[in-house]
Amino acid sequence: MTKIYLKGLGLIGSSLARAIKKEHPDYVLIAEDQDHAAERYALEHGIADECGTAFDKAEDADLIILATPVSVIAKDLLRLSELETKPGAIITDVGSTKRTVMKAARKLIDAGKIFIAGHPMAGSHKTGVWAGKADLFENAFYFLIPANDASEEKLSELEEMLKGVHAKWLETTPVRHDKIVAQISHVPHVVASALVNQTEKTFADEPMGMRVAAGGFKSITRIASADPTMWSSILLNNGELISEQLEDYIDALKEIDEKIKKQDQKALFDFFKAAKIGRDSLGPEKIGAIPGFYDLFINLADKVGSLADVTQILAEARINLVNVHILEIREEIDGIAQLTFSSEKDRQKALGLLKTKYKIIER
Ligand SMILES: NC(=O)C1=CN([C@@H]2O[C@H](COP(=O)(O)OP(=O)(O)OC[C@H]3O[C@@H](n4cnc5c(N)ncnc54)[C@H](O)[C@@H]3O)[C@@H](O)[C@H]2O)C=CC1
Ligand SMILES: O=C(O)C(=O)Cc1ccc(O)cc1
Repeated sequence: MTKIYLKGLGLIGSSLARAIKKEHPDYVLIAEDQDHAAERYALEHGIADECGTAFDKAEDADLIILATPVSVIAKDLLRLSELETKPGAIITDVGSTKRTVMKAARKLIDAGKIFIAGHPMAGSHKTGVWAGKADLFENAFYFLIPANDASEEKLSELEEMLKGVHAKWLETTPVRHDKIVAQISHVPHVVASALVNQTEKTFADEPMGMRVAAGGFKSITRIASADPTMWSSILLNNGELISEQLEDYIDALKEIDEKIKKQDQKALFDFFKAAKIGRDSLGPEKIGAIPGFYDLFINLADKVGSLADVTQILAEARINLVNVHILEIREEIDGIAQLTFSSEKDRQKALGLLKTKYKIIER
């Protein structure tokens, strides 16, 4: 019988627990959280089988998962180095930074325990057991970093236990991980939060300001709604790399500010064009990471006429199109239309209707 001890029943911990139980209903999952309402919810909804306190039921667990804020994970890794655990048991975490986590695991690794650091690259600005879902990590990248050769040998065992998350495993080093996430996750978080704070300040005497915030402001600042405890912990644990990349970002802002002041039309155009090409190349949001949208990409030779034709075909079939986005990958190359539907059923229906007339692009 496989036994899992999970500490932290928040968005990430409870989503992992849901995914694990879905794939392996026979596993026994023991969960611990300082919030007893979260523990009760997990028991009532079959997310956990039992609850524990201070790793009291972890000594015979095959897998111990730490899913609390990074600073708590670091303390618990030290604690676990002194506790009795099952020989060969795997210890993993989900923290958003990896160098300080790996450092905190040193004692435990030296004591011969198995540690594989982890970080799923999906989540949301929501928190708590109530927000978790079994498919949160579906198709998302999930970093796994074995601490040493002995841990590397247990990697496939961990992947099997976590199979239900349906993520794409990525192996790397703590430094490489922290550099990447500083740029694509931590700096954007600081930027979004700073933008909200600066906007509130600007609108201190203008009550209408925030109320009229348009879609663009809302999408660029969505992540500012995330949990302040979690994010202050991330900034404390990856501060040096975040500061370095934030300085580069500040330079980039100053550079564009100069161009605005100089009324340099070409430079402004090039700035937005480069950003558009970069952003468009990212591809669609993956289901699970952010609310489920369902995209279809088609080739449009004559953009204006064909787009009208496409929307007419869909309207006649009463298929609800949530959004259309024209992606111009490069000049002189056909346009690509990103058609977004609100359900897989609609996407499939549209695919059936459009594939005879338009080239469908697999992404
Ligand atoms: N939210 C996200 O999108 C992502 C978060 N992460 C990482 O996952 C970890 C958990 O984040 P979330 O689940 O989003 O946060 P959350 O706030 O939803 O959950 C954290 C849980 O840990 C519990 N907790 C905190 N301190 C505790 C302590 N000392 N003892 C017992 N329980 C304690 C809280 O009560 C809460 O239930 C963090 O390390 C975060 O950096 C990783 C990927 C994505
Ligand atoms: O809400 C979003 O879009 C996120 O990007 C969530 C997220 C937050 C922290 C992480 O370490 C990884 C993913």
